[in-house]
Amino acid sequence: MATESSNGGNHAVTKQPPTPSPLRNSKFFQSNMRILITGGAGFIGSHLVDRLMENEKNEVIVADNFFTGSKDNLKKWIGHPRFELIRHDVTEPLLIEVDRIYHVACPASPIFYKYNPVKTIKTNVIGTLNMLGLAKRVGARILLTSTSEVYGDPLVHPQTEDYWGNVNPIGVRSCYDEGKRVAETLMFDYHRQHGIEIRIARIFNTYGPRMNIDDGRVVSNFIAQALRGESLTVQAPGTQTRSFCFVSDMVDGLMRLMEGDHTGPINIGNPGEFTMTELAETVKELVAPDVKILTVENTPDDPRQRKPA
Ligand SMILES: O=c1ccn([C@@H]2O[C@H](COP(=O)(O)OP(=O)(O)O[C@H]3OC[C@@H](O)[C@H](O)[C@H]3O)[C@@H](O)[C@H]2O)c(=O)[nH]1
Repeated sequence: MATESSNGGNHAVTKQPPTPSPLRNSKFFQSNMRILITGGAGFIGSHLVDRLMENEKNEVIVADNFFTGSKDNLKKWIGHPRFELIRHDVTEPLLIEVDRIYHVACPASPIFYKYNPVKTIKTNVIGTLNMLGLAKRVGARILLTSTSEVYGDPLVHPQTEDYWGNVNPIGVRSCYDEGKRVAETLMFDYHRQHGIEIRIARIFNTYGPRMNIDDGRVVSNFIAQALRGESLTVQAPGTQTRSFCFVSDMVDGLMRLMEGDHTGPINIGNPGEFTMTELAETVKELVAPDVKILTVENTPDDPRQRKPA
């Protein structure tokens, strides 16, 4: 994790954050922290729910449209008195009294975010506007899970938070990387103009339990292929690099960012950097030494290197 970035550090706040609704202090109201997690039925979101539910002072509300998330990920909490699950798409407004918003909702695997690109950009732009509107109305602190993809195909390596990126505005990944860039812009404009308390995390590649087996991302793909005895498909050239963060470390980082004083943007990821060929060799060795490693065609604009500074 890096220190205060020059991107976010030199802003002027024009207004104090609005005070929470008086209902928050009424005798009918419980004293718990109310936390909304958009996308809380997804991979990272559901692990965040698990951690937040460990604290008996927290009430957790999940809003999810179940496009890539699943109720299965939350089944141990359904019916719990401190837990609520709402089928809700963040592109529609949501008005509820909360103190914290973890705005995690968005398909994150390239195959899923490219599946309906117009919907992906609506989720990032309209979804973030709706959540900022809610944060403004109820005085909640809001954390956006942005992405290392805001650096595009980075010309600076490793990536520091003050690097502005090298992003194709009209490519097939743009619905996601440009969508998240606009989402970050909206966060800072609401912060400067309305005094909303914001936090921005730039998430690097994350893996762990509850990734869908058909998620399409490289770690789950290679492991699923090895378990089935199929060849591991390394997309050309295979020298492209990524850093992989285990999901529990990611969740730790998100919670520390939310409760700390740093607005971000802040990179959250692991410093270890691997080529995709190295990753395939490691999975082959650990899971199925007899499988082949195949080089297959890549998709456009695949970043050639990525690692948090
Ligand atoms: O079967 C595969 C899948 C992927 N790959 C390669 O593995 C690398 C990683 O690809 P992934 O699809 O796992 O993930 P990407 O790095 O493209 O995007 C990821 O980045 C950061 C997050 O914020 C995004 O949400 C996430 O999807 C790419 O270079 C890709 O070409 C393979 O070699 N074989």
